[in-house]
Amino acid sequence: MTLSLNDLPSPQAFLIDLDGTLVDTLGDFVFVLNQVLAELGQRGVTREFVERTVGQGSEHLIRSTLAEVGADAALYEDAWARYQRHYEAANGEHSDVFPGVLAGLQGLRAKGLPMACLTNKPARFARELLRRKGLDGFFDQVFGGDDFERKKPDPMPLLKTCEALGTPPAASWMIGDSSNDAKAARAAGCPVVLVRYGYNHGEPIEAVDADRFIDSLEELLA
Ligand SMILES: O=C(O)COP(=O)(O)O
Ligand SMILES: [Mg+2]
Repeated sequence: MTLSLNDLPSPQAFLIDLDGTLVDTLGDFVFVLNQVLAELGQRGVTREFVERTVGQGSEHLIRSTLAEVGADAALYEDAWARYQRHYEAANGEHSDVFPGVLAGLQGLRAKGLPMACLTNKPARFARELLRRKGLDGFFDQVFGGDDFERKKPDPMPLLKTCEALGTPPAASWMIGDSSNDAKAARAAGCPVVLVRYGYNHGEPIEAVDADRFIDSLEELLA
């Protein structure tokens, strides 16, 4: 059942996903992956491929990319090292903050509730991207895919983030763009709101079990 925002437990904290929710980072992923593939003498990947593959962390993205272009899986270590080097340099250059994000974050911050950014992206890339996009000041905590033993859709990152913020999961809202965020939130007992404009592994977002769907973070201020 889809509840209206008003039917959800009043928020005591917001846990907000990064890629596909705060920042449209597909351009960075495509640019960096294709740099790596060119160096390895492989053909490139499309934006559509990246859109349906991103969201489960960089290791998954690189393994899937090598499989997509028919490259030897043994190239993984080399590809991962190159990817990290290129991503660090390009981070944010081919990415844009989604419309409504800045005003949404400003409004949420004004409510005085703790906020965390919780992504499967490696933590150092996430922190640097937020800084480069001027979004770092909004978050009390930023956790990445390598900060905990398991990544979303496992509930662990959400539970650990709630612990760090000192808020109960049942009143800590997860805001994301994919079934990964929703599954993790359900398993952690967090309310979950999904944006319609993100990636969701190439599947229709409204088919995902979530409490609410929004077109802009500003709708959270209603
Ligand atoms: O898979 C990634 O690198 C990031 O994905 P997320 O920010 O949507 O969690
Ligand atoms: Mg996402």
